[in-house]
Amino acid sequence: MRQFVFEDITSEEVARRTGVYTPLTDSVRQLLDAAIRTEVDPDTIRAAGELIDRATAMLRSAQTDGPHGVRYTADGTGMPWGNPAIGIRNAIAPPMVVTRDGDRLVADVVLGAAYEGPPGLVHGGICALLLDHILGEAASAMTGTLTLRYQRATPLGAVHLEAEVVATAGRKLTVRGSMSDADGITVTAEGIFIAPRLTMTERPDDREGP
Ligand SMILES: CCCCCCCCCCCC(=O)SCCNC(=O)CCNC(=O)[C@H](O)C(C)(C)COP(=O)(O)OP(=O)(O)OC[C@H]1O[C@@H](n2cnc3c(N)ncnc32)[C@H](O)[C@@H]1OP(=O)(O)O
Repeated sequence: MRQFVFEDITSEEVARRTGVYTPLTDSVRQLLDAAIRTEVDPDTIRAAGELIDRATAMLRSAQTDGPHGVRYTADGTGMPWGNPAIGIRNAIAPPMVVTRDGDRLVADVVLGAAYEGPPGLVHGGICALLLDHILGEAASAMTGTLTLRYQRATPLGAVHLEAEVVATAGRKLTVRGSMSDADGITVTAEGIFIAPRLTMTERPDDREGP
């Protein structure tokens, strides 16, 4: 298993990099939405595609060999920036911003056209992704089993997620959670999460951020 990577940078440097990458990811997210919803003519689509290819080449002129990885600083700040649920460098992520409310983790997120499954409704796999993530984060552990009950369809738009550890037995944690819209719960989730034996490593190379 690829290990968590320690990166020896200050909180100011984390904030600086966040300020650099977040607007780029927001732009890519807008691009995803525009690509789904545009009704411009084919010539305009071709011209836009060429511009996007040029931007992609600019970004690829210096990049990591593999994924971003999950990096941590000395004060425990996590940088899971490629994560598809919460990653600030991943335009696939809504992004979900998870906060603590007592014993529960909670998140509010708006799911637009990029998350559509049935017409006007959230794709069931997206519900699973977001619930897997928030339950996993509540446990700080790897998903062993995850059971979802889709009680009713989730309309695209604003959704609320919650997760809470309800039992612990050694490295096994039972976590429950839900997704809801303004009218109440749409999906409930229960999972067994296994806390792995992980060690942090020194940063394996000298890659610098921008
Ligand atoms: C990381 C920080 C993230 C922190 C940040 C959080 C980000 C959240 C991310 C979302 C979560 C994910 O998507 S995680 C990615 C998706 N999940 C995975 O890829 C997991 C793949 N599976 C594995 O890596 C492994 O099978 C593990 C880690 C689940 C278990 O392996 P292990 O650590 O060797 O455990 P093992 O000794 O076999 O078993 C320990 C105990 O757990 C039980 N057990 C083992 N597997 C399972 C299982 N699938 N379902 C139920 N129970 C199980 C055993 O019966 C045993 O119980 P007993 O005999 O002791 O009673």
